[in-house]
Amino acid sequence: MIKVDSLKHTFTIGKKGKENRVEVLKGINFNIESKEIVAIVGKSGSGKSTLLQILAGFLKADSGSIIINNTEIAHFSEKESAAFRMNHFGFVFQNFQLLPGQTVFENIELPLKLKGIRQPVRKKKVQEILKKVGLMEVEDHYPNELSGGQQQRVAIARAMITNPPIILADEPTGSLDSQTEQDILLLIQQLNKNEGITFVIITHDEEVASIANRKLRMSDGFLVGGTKYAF
Ligand SMILES: Nc1ncnc2c1ncn2[C@@H]1O[C@H](COP(=O)(O)OP(=O)(O)OP(=O)(O)O)[C@@H](O)[C@H]1O
Repeated sequence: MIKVDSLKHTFTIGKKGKENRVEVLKGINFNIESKEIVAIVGKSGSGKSTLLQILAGFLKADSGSIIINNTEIAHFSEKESAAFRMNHFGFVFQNFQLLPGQTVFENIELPLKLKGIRQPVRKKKVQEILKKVGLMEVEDHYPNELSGGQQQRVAIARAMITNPPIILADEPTGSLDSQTEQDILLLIQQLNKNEGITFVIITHDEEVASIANRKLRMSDGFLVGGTKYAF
């Protein structure tokens, strides 16, 4: 489903004339199969978020290939990346990134509006998802009226409302206490199993990595590992 080959990226940082080149990705290779949960682990600054940004098309790699569902996306224009992203990826972040002035229902509905889906269809889909993530009682609440775990459920519902085959998650439980973390990890496992969503999760946390089928480690610009866990 995802096949990455020889992916390289270097940032140029610092003042003009005194720039430093930081080679973050030195030739990354990996495959992710449909319906896997893969954890990407590694030290702070090792390039995990950079890799995710490049996979999602927010950032262009210097060189290399990214094939997703048989489509080469590494050389897409911004417009092509945006269209591809809308149909293939959902996103979940550590800090939820919900719109504070919109209710739970409206936050989850937004990607459908952006896709031009009609209101009756939107309503039906949002209600189905609210049920799946256990948020029916709070659909008219605003994000600041919810617990952290509830907010992350809203973010997950929003990520999956357009049925993307892949959810990219950057430290999805980083802001949650350990009980709430367990609840969210259970939800991710259920969605993986019942809806067939592939998850790529960046994490520092061994608990989070433990739900993955495979753990890939960023180290010195390379991605290593990939042993399949048996369940
Ligand atoms: N936009 C940018 N411009 C310049 N340098 C950047 C940029 N984004 C990241 N870097 C550098 O690239 C390196 C990798 O950063 P990245 O955020 O990908 O690491 P990470 O593994 O996700 O770290 P963390 O676990 O702390 O989030 C760091 O040295 C960082 O300073």
